Amino acid sequence: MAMEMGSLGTLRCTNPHRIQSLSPFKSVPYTPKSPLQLPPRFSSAFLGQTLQNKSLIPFKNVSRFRSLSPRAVASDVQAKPTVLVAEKLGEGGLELLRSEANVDCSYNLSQEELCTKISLCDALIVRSGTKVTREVFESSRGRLKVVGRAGVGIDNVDLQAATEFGCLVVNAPTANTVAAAEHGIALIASMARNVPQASASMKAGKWQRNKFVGVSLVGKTLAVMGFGKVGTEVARRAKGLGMHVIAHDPYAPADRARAIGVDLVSFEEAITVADFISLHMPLTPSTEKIFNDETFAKMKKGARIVNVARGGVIDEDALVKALDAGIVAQAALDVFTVEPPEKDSKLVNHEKVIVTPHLGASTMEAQEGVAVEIAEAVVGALKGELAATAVNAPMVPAEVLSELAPFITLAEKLGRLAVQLVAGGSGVKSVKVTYSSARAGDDLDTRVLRAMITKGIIEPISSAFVNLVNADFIARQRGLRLSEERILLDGSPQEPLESIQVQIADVESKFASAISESGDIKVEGKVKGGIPHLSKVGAFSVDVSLEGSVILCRQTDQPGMIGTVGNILGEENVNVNFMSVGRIAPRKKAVMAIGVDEEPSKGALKKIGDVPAIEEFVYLKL
Ligand SMILES: NC(=O)C1=CN([C@@H]2O[C@H](COP(=O)(O)OP(=O)(O)OC[C@H]3O[C@@H](n4cnc5c(N)ncnc54)[C@H](O)[C@@H]3O)[C@@H](O)[C@H]2O)C=CC1
Ligand SMILES: O=C(O)C(=O)COP(=O)(O)O
Repeated sequence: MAMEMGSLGTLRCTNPHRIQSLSPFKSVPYTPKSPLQLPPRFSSAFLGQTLQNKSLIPFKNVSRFRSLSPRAVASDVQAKPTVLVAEKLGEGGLELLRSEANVDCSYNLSQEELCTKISLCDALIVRSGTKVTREVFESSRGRLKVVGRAGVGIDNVDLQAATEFGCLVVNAPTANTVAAAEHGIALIASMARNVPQASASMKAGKWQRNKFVGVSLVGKTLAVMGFGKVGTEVARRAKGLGMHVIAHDPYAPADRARAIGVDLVSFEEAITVADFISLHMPLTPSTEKIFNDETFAKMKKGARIVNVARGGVIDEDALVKALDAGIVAQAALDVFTVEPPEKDSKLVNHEKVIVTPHLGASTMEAQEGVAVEIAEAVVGALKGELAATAVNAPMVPAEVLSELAPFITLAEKLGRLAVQLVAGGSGVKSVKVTYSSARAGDDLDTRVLRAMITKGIIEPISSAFVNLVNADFIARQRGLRLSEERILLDGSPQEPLESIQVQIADVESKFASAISESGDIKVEGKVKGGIPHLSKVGAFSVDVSLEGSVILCRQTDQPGMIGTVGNILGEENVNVNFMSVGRIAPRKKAVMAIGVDEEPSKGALKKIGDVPAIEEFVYLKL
């Protein structure tokens, strides 16, 4: 067990055998939780302030709606963010948006029009009909901070581009589940009984009772492909209709399926035994055209297919062939690879196919639901909260965030301090962060801390803005390797962390005393009484609260130094909020850390530098 006595008398016990390395860009599975309200300090420091710094309009309550036309942007309107609603949204959602933002409802925009408008918008709300491409993010020139998808599927949003541009993407994943499931059931039943064809025939003046004899559902096997929210609801309803339901989903827990009397089976088994196959998986690179010539060939002859998920999971040409060959008896499709499909689409016009124009989510109830769900998420995100439905940012439960709040501030400030200690031209490539904590490894989520340290390091030396969404991406892009290490302390874990240490390797420092024994720039901080403190610079232990800015001076320890520097600052009316001296031994080398509320003038800083006993000093803005 290593024991270290700081010169300010703090005793730290570290056990090197319990040090764990954390991978620098560890990805943690996303589990939707309750809506995340960032603690006030965090929200302004992290999202809100970032938005303001980078010319995003701060949030105020102005009730009057103004359109997005530049002439209409008066000063009160500028105080509110602007939300572009690009597809029809339920009234409840619009009302909520209008109470907090300037709302521009512009439907059916061409891609060019969208790209032009987007540079005036802080948020964009879409459904499935708008392609939010890389070009859209590029055209927003950094202003677009949130894309809200009023529904589930986000395959129409370029998530990679959103992340690169630091734009949060949120969706409304629950409010249309039942609507989609009901539509799936409606399609199964109407396909089996030829309802659309019979209706069209009758409206054409015919009475063809023999032509439209259908098949029964009771006792038939339904394979639900994708046992998520919609798939589960379809399964429940199908069981109520007397169908035997099986499901395939590589990621679904078997006990959830068993609980409603559904067996999870392999893909092969599902498609070979089912009479009806209902698709409910997302469109991803691994599900694209998963139903193709090969899979159709394996299906039970006369199988019937329903697709309320995404057109792209079916190879549409292969489906036409399978219908013509009689392998697939009928198909009921709500979604298509290209929407709307070509007018002369063989698939749409096939006599064995019934179609609806992507109506799965289109009930009054679902549209009101998704509108409110997405408006709440977008408004919250613009205020600096993290929506529980963010799809491209790590989610951290509210209670964890609240506990970490002062450490989040500390993390950013340590990053800012450390990078300002680097001598010009050194280039920052390798950063090591060490968290000392008595909490077990899986009880400390460091993703937000890592993002804030990255923000603190990168923002002072670049024009990039960094937030929780893009921190890892920007770090990688700039060639900054950030590794994390945990030191497990003995004792009871009251606080989530004892200290955070930031080390920058392979650089020169403009304040030589910041270089530690290992040759790296090293700063360490703690939280005391809820306030972040700097506790170590290089090999020197100090204690200064990180509330304003900091002056670090190295001197030979001697009486009167605090008074001399204090007087210079006092003459300038610069308020000193904290002062501490860390020294190797009495009358030997010492580092004095001075926390100041105001920025000292260049003259005052020169006077400090001219004090004969001061060997080097640096002024660090936080
Ligand atoms: N037609 C419409 O208007 C609507 C369509 N949808 C679409 O329905 C689909 C399902 O939506 P939700 O149930 O809300 O999503 P969900 O995320 O709750 O469920 C999707 C399920 O698919 C599973 N899955 C992933 N890859 C798979 C694979 N290769 N094979 C089998 N299963 C796989 C996942 O594990 C997950 O359980 C999505 O594509 C969504 O966009 C949803 C609502 C309305
Ligand atoms: O939520 C989904 O995934 C849907 O497909 C619904 O799409 P829509 O909002 O109706 O354009």
